[in-house]
Amino acid sequence: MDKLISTAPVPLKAVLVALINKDQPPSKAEEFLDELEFLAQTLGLEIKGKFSQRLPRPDTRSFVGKGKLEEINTFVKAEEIDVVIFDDDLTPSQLRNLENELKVKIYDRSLLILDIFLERAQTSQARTQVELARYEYLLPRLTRMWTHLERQRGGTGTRGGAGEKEIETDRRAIRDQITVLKKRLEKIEKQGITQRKARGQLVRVSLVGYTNVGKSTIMNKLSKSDVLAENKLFATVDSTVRKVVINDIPFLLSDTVGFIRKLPHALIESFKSTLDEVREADILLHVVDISHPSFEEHAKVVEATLKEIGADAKPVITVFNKIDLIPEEPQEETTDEFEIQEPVAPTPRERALALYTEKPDTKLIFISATSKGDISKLRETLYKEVLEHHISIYPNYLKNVNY
Ligand SMILES: Nc1nc2c(ncn2[C@@H]2O[C@H](COP(=O)(O)OP(=O)(O)OP(=O)(O)O)[C@@H](O)[C@H]2O)c(=O)[nH]1
Ligand SMILES: [Mg+2]
Repeated sequence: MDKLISTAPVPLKAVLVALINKDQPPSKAEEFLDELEFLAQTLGLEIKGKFSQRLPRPDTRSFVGKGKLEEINTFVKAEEIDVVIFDDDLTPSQLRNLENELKVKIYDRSLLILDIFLERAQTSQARTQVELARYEYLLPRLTRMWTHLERQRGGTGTRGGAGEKEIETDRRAIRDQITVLKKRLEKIEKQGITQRKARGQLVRVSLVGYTNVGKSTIMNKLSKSDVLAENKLFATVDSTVRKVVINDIPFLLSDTVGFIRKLPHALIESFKSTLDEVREADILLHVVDISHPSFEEHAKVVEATLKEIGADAKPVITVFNKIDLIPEEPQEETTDEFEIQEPVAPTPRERALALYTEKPDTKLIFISATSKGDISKLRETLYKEVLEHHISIYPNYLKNVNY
């Protein structure tokens, strides 16, 4: 059964397709396609072309309009493309229609993310969660191209694939596998609860944020550990917990999976227990990559996801990271009184502050995780917050400290 999970070499040549609605500027399409490209590259695909279309809503039959589909088809044939990736989720019937039309493998955003997670997951819990989410995704979408035999034969070369009977056999096998995985997950989750209880009463801090913002880098700097940090989306899929001590106060710091816009719902569901670290945390460090042009949107995606998993009422320190990549703040200039001032676009810092004007209590800090001084600054800020929680757990703590 394992063969249903792609073990075949990943197809190489891909094209990307995204939609924008009537209110979005053309630059949005570019941004969506760039993010999709980053995801696709994470899986090792080579992007040969990008297509976008402005539509009020996806075409129910083929996601894009007829003319656009023809344009894509011509390109697919000419460039011998192996896979077409759509930026949104496709309905099972859209998937079938597109496969029939384009005769290549069709990926949508969810499947792409699921495959990345599958490749990255290391602990048995994360693997089981992703496998489960992937089977649940595949079940209603099994087509001739997504069958056991076809995949076993090795991916994209074979067209036509298996017949209805074999698809039905696969469907049954997937249902059985889903049952097995759910049971396995329940067992792992029970162990997790026991493990977390055994950690005792330490203050717990969780790093959260959009993918690729620098969570693992900060984790490594704060805990002097060695978590994989790289310029790829979803470098971290499992959660890692480390004990950190600042000025004699121990606490637990956890690094976890990054969030992204349009995270497949099945994945959020299945990752809920990995996200227990976040849900059970006392303090959240929300890391934002201030050098990204759309960091405001990313911060909102994270806040919405926190709400969805029920972790939105915790004290948060918002860490604007990567300030080394944004232009330095302009020095105040003395200008001629009569000179007409051009309206200037707000700087990233001003935009960051503007995000939180309505929540003046939010703690904000601007750092570059690559700067030693900034990490000390973050350590100080975190220490104050942790101390408060530590005292609430150990009211006698201050009495024992010699000043
Ligand atoms: N220039 C610069 N790069 C940074 C900084 N912090 C992190 N990076 C880089 O950003 C990339 C992503 O960092 P990670 O720590 O892997 O990010 P993450 O949030 O853990 O990402 P995922 O686990 O994929 O969600 C890496 O290439 C880091 O070296 C920073 O302050 N400045
Ligand atoms: Mg990471």
